[in-house]
Amino acid sequence: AVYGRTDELQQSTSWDFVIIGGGTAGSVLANRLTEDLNTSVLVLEAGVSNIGAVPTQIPFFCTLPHPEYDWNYTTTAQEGLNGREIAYGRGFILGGSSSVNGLFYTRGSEDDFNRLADVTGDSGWSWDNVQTYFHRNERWTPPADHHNTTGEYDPSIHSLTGINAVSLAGFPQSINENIIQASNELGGEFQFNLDMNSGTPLGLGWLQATIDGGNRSSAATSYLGPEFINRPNLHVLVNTRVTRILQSSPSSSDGSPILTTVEYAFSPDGPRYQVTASKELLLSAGAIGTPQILMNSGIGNSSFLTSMGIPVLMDLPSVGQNFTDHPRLVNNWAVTGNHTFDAIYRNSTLSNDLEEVWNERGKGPLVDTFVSHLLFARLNNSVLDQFSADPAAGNHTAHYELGFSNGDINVAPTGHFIGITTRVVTPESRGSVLLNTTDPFTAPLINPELLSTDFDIVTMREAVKTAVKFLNAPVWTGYVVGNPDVPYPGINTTSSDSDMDIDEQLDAYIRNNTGTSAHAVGTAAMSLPDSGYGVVEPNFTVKGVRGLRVIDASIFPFVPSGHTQAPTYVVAERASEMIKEFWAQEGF
Ligand SMILES: Cc1cc2nc3c(=O)[nH]c(=O)nc-3n(C[C@H](O)[C@H](O)[C@H](O)COP(=O)(O)OP(=O)(O)OC[C@H]3O[C@@H](n4cnc5c(N)ncnc54)[C@H](O)[C@@H]3O)c2cc1C
Repeated sequence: AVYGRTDELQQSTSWDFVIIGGGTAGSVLANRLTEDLNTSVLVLEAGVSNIGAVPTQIPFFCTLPHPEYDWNYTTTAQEGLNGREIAYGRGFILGGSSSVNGLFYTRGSEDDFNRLADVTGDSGWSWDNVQTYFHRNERWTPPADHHNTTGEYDPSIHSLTGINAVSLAGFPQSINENIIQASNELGGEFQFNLDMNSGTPLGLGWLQATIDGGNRSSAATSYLGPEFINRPNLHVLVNTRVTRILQSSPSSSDGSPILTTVEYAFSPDGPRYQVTASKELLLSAGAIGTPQILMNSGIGNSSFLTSMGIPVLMDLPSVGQNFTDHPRLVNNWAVTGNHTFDAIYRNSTLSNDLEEVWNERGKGPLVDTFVSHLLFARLNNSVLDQFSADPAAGNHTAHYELGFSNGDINVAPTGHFIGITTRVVTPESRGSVLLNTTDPFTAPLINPELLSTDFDIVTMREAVKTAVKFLNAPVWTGYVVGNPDVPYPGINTTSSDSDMDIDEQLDAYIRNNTGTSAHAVGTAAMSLPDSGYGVVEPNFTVKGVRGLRVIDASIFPFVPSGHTQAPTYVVAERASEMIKEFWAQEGF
C-alpha cells in the first residue's frame, strides 16, 4: 500500500529491503522483489503519489510544465550554452521521471549494450542477453484508435507479456503520410526502418511510446499498479526525503562498512527517522538524487567531502562525475496548412474540450506524445574524420536523432509549424553533480556541461542541416514555407558569404537555444572491480562497502544512444533477478 506518513506503517514490521526512491528503477525493484510474498519491501519516495495526478496521465501534455510533480532543478551556468542556466526536469512523484517524461520508448542500439558488456566484463549485458529483460518490461498494446498497425513496427521483436505498456500513436497526424513519402523520396540516411527497437535504429520510423490506451504508462501505473500495490509485503511511503545512509553495525570481517540503515525526514527542520534493512538497501534516487545521497553519507571524493565537512566513509572519486546527457534543440518551420496541433497549446477552450474527449472516450490528439516519427542518423565520414575518435558504441549506432512533430511545442503565439527536435545521442561532454551544501533539502550543483566539446556542437549542427535536407524533399513543396531552399533556423538569409558563415550563425543559434533531454546518466557508473574508477561493481554493489547497491540510470558508464527509460527498466529488471539469485544462494 501507499502511505503518506510514517506512523501509518506497521511499526512491528522489519524490512528485508529498503528502496530509496520509488522512481523508474525503484518501482521495478519493489514489484519484482515482492513477487515472493515472504520478502518485505519498504520504498521511501520523496515525491507525491501518482494517484489523481491527471496532468501527468495525459500523454500530449508531457511538454507542459508540471512544477508540482517536478524537483524544479536548474543547472549551473552552461558555458556551451552561452552561459545560460536551464531548467532540469526530474519526476517528484511515484514512478519518478517515468511519470513526467516524454514517453518515447527507444531501446538503444545493439552496440550500446555490447559495449556495456565489454566495459563491465559481464556478457549478461550483451544485446542478445538483455532481450529477456526488455520482454519482461514491455507489454505491447494496441494504439488508442485501434488502427491497423501493419507496416508500422515488427511484431517479432516485441513482447505481449511484460508489465509496462508500449504502443504506437493512437491519433493520425496530418503530416504522417508526407513524412513516410519524404523518407521514400530521399532514401539514404532517411530510409524507412520498420522498427527502430530491433538493435539497429538507423533510419526513419514510427515512434513507439509508453502509452496504454491513451494514458501514460509509467513505472507507477504499471509496476505499482492496482494488481501489485496491495501486496501485503509491499509498503510505499511517499513525501519522504532520504537524507543519508548510515553505517548500521560494526564493519564486516574484511573491514568494509555495512550500510543498511537509512535516515529520512519529512521537512528540512523536522525530526530525522531511521530504518534498517535486514538484507540490503537499494539506492534508486536517479542520476541526480543518488550521488547527492551518497556524498551526504560520506561516499565520494574524499578531499571534496572533507572540504564540505562531511566525514569520509569511502573514498570514491567517481561519485557525481561522468554526468552525461543528450543535448536537445527544438527547431520549427512555418507551414501553409492549418491542420497542425499548434492551436491546442494556445486555445484553452479547445484544450479543455479535448481533455474531455480524452477523459470520456480515450480518443483525440491528447492520447499521444508530441512526436510521431524519429530518425536516427550517423555523421558523414567526412565530418567524422575531423575527430580522433568516434564516441558511438559501433557502426550501427546513431550520432544524432531527429523527432518530427506536427506543430511547435515551444507554443508560438501565432502561426502553424512543423517541428523537428534534434538531439546529439553520442555526446562527448561529461559534467558533474556535486553538493552545493550539506543540507539534503537543498538542490545539488547540476552541471551537464552541454555542448562543451567540438564533437557535440558539430554533431548538433549536422543534425539541424539534416532537418533542413528533410524538409527540402519534394513532398513538402507548397507545405513547408521555403521548400525548396528551406531556411536554416536562426539565420535570416540563405545567401551567406560562405559555408563558414552559415556554420557560425548556426552554432550561435544552437548555443542560444539548446536545452536538455533530461537523459541524465553516469554519476554512479558501473565498472570492473579494481578498475580504479567507477562507483558500483558489475553486481550493482557500491565499491568497498556492504549492504548497499545502486540501481538506476546513474550506473550507465556511457549514455545509451536513445531515450533512457527503456534501458533503465532493463537495468532494474536484471538487478532484481541478480538480487533474488544472490539471496537464494545465501539460503534465504
Ligand atoms: C522531462 C523528462 C523527459 C524525458 N523524456 C524521456 C522520454 O521521452 N523517453 C525516455 O526514454 N526517457 C525520457 N526521460 C528520461 C527517463 O525518464 C529517465 O532516464 C528514467 O526515468 C530515469 O529513471 P531512474 O530510476 O534513474 O530515476 P527516476 O525515475 O527519476 O527516479 C528517482 C526517484 O527517486 C526519488 N528521489 C530522489 N531523491 C530522493 C531522496 N532524497 N529521497 C527519496 N526519494 C528520492 C525521486 O523523486 C524519483 O521518484 C525523460 C526525463 C525527464 C525528466
